[in-house]
Amino acid sequence: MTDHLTVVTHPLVQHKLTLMREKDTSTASFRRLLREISLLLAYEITREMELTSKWIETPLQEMKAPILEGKKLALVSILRAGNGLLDGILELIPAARVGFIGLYRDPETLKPVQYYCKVPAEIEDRLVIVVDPMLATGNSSVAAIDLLKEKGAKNIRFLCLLAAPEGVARMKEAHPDVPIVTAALDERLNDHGYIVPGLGDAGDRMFGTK
Ligand SMILES: O=P(O)(O)OC[C@H]1O[C@H](OP(=O)(O)OP(=O)(O)O)[C@H](O)[C@@H]1O
Ligand SMILES: O=c1cc[nH]c(=O)[nH]1
Ligand SMILES: [Mg+2]
Repeated sequence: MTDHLTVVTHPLVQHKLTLMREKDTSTASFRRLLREISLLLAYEITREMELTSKWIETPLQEMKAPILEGKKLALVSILRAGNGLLDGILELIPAARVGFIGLYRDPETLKPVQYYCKVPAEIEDRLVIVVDPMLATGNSSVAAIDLLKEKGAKNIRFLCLLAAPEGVARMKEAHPDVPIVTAALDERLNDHGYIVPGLGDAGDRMFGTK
């Protein structure tokens, strides 16, 4: 993956994203749509995963067939909202190792506050896909990736649903080596650091906390 930002323009992704943005979409539908989109985004972000091969027997003959080494992959979810993307991707790659970084944005300063961190061992040898639906100021994703690099991660990608130009620029400055895959690049941030037009607070909409 060479481009710093990839926007997944597939019609199914765009259609489902529109349904998620609508303010009257229920919590149940929002969660289901996020899981469905995560399957489609996973297809894009795993495009260049390394394959090994193994000998198998088809009903006709033996062949050396390509196979993924799921154990070489670490998915890292930025809590809480990251879990909505994580669940879908794990259905596709059930052998992936999983880490969690607990961060919430202070509503006044927009700085991330860390409350949890647990990542898989041998992180330096893995492809690490960090997932969080929202890339707004970029403060949370930059902090999460700082932490992963401190722990030795070298090959990192970031998967989100919506990105703001401000967040993409911040990521490019702090982590130019980390490609971003998103379903949309929105217009801007508002005065409270929310993505506009956006979809509101992803965590609250997923879990019905507001
Ligand atoms: O790019 P940023 O400006 O840092 O904003 C993005 C962060 O904000 C949201 O999390 P939030 O703080 O609402 O926590 P939550 O997932 O627990 O709701 C979102 O899920 C990101 O982690
Ligand atoms: O628009 C935004 C910005 C940050 N976090 C969200 O959940 N939504
Ligand atoms: Mg939130």
